[in-house]
Amino acid sequence: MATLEQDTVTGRIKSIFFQNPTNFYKILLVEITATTITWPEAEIVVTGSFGDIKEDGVYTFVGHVINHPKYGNQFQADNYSVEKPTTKQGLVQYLSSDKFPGIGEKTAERIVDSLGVGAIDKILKEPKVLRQLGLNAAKTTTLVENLKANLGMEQVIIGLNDYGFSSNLAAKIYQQYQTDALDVIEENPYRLIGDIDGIGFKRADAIAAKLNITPDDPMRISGALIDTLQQQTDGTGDTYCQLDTLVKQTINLLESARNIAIDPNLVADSLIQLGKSNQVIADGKRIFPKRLFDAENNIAARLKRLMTDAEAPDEAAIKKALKTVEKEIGIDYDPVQRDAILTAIKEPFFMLTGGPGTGKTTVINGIVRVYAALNDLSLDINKYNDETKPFPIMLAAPTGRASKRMTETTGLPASTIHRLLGLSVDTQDFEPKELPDGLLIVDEMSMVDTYLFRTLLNSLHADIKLILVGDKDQLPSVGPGQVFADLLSSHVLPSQELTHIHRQDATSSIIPLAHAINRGELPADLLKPQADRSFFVCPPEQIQSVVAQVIQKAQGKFAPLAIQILAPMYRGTAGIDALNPLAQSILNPKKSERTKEVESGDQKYRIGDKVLQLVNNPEQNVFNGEIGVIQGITPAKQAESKTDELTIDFDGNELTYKRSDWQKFTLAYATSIHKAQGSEFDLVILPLTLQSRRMLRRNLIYTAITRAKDFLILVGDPRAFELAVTQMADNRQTGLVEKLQEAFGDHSVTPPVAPKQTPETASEPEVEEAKGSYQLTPELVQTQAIDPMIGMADLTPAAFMPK
Ligand SMILES: Nc1ncnc2c1ncn2[C@@H]1O[C@H](COP(=O)(O)OP(=O)(O)OP(=O)(O)O)[C@@H](O)[C@H]1O
Repeated sequence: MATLEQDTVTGRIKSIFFQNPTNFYKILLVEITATTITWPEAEIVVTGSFGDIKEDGVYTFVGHVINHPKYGNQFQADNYSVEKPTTKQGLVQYLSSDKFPGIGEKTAERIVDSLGVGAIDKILKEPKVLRQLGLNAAKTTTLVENLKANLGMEQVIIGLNDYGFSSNLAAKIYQQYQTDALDVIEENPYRLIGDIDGIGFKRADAIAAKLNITPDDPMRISGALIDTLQQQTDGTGDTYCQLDTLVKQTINLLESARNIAIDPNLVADSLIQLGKSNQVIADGKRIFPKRLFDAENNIAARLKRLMTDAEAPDEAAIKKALKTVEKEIGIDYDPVQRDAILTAIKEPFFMLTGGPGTGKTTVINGIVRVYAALNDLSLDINKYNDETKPFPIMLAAPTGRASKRMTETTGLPASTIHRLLGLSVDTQDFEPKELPDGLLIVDEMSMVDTYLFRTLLNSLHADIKLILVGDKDQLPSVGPGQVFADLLSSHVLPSQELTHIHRQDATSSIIPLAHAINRGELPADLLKPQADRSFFVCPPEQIQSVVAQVIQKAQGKFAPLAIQILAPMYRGTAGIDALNPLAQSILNPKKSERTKEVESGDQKYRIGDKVLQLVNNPEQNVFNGEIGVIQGITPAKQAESKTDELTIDFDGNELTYKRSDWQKFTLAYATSIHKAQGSEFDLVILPLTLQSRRMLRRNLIYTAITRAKDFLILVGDPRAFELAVTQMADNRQTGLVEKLQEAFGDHSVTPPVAPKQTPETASEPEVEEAKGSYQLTPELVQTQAIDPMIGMADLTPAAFMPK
């Protein structure tokens, strides 16, 4: 925002050093013609958010001199203007120039005589002023359009700068409304809430206050309703909001933003209007954002259609093929698994859920082989190629890592869902390509949100066979909904749950622990060191020291990427923000003064650092939650973009990030459990304290523990683990189950009744011991808490040896 004491620099643009293609940020070299600052040189570097700056153009910049740590003094502009002619003669010359075809000197004179030297601003602000001059419609249009083209963008950017929007937001606003941006904002600033990602009610309301929009204006009230609904659904993952919560929160927002009482009736009236204009959907006392309501409806309708068009293959043929497959791969499927394969082949749609080691991958392999046998397809990937003859069975997962794991476990090509659908942006309003018919298997389904699933279903061929696989007890998707859990609990679609643990590894105690936690139990041996897991009890202030010691011992025995700290919170002594630099200082220290290092916010990056991608970027095939390694650091001086650059390798996919994009990743030695979904690590270190008690839920630690492939180190307060297993996850409020049940009506299928399975027979002795007998005594916590090395002494060297 412009402040009172600001300096100006007027000058000619000698060169544009840098322009960010995604926003308006630019770095310019300006030859000074006039300025209020004391500047020893003829040229100055000016930075800021500018529209269509032209080399050789003359501009005036308003701002102040700042001292850049690297580049010294430069001028940071908050505002700028194109030097427009300021004399009558100059203006007449300008308007009659060939920039404005059809406007001759006479007309130009008439305009300037009547509107004065501020004519351009007046015309741009209110084109109607030309009417009083008797200009015909054609001339008026040419003049206004050309002025807009030449100066309109600048006007908009200046206007947006005046409202205090950053370069990124200004770019988004301009992209949305083009030269109408300021008109839209002046007419109804609350439109920004729904239209522009990153603008909420408070921001829009501050603008509205400047524009003298009253606190009880209906635009203001509906703006607050939309914002509250969006915040509620985004924040909770729910797909609707209860009426009374919505009204209460909206009133809070309206009252706190301007410190004034609001009549609840006004909010109710506004809500009715929003319903009438179809911006929100009211279903009884549940209020849905329209987009989510439509997405859920769409999912139910598509699944219904998928289920109706089916023609079941002959059961005897399936059974015969399955027998052959069992022989081929040397597996005796258990009755539930066999049933799963049969139903999956018979039905056009099928869901498979189960905890770790229950045989989901083994069943997928069976389905693929039986399907291939019945359809006479070869599974030899060498017989296919990507372009002309793609592999006939499609395997996909929501993240790059999960799809890579799918390839590893099945030996078949798999891709991300985005890649499969050709999605190059995120999925809320996107038209995907249509997939061919055949078999599509989607793994890690618990991570798929309402929008992505809707998009996936809309791109399916009518004759496709769709199989969804996942673990319903894991954390739900980051985006709205709990699609997989809802599809399963609707009981209108064929599905099978696997509960019997097949992983026959006598030394593995992680899987039984995961299953026990999922049942809400902690095993009696929780604190006793096992060959593949240990628990180091310590108070919060010693977490860092214990984690550091574990990492030191593990270092060199595991690949750097294979050691992963997972934590529920960012802040606090056991939080991600503290553990990341700690792990970095051990695993990738600054070896000498010459070690290349760059800073960004609170973090330092060096070559070899493990980083985590924070946003989806389907265009470059890298997704939220993926882990990469910094391969190169290019200082601004050597970089083409003239800003510092980092090159990151995401599993063979090398991407370069300019400094302005560095907020898209972060250090990844420690990550949140949510971000680790879909990935597995050889060694997982899981520190928990009661500091994060508000976050602790059963599905959170279940998800964390199931990320550990070979070794699991639990650190901290056992009471935090105890609390976590007893706290069930908050069920998300969604409308999908109901919509599915409505769509399927009487035709609902009862889920196939599973032959009775005895859970966990494979590791019976451990499981028996594990059940419910865990007791935590206060003495245990206290005595162990004194020494962070407790437990370490018992650790067998084998615990840190990769298999
Ligand atoms: N019917 C069976 N008979 C013998 N072994 C089996 C059977 N089913 C699965 N297994 C074995 O159990 C182990 C775990 O199976 P699988 O990897 O398919 O489970 P999963 O559910 O995919 O596990 P995760 O979710 O942990 O990846 C594998 O070694 C597999 O070969």
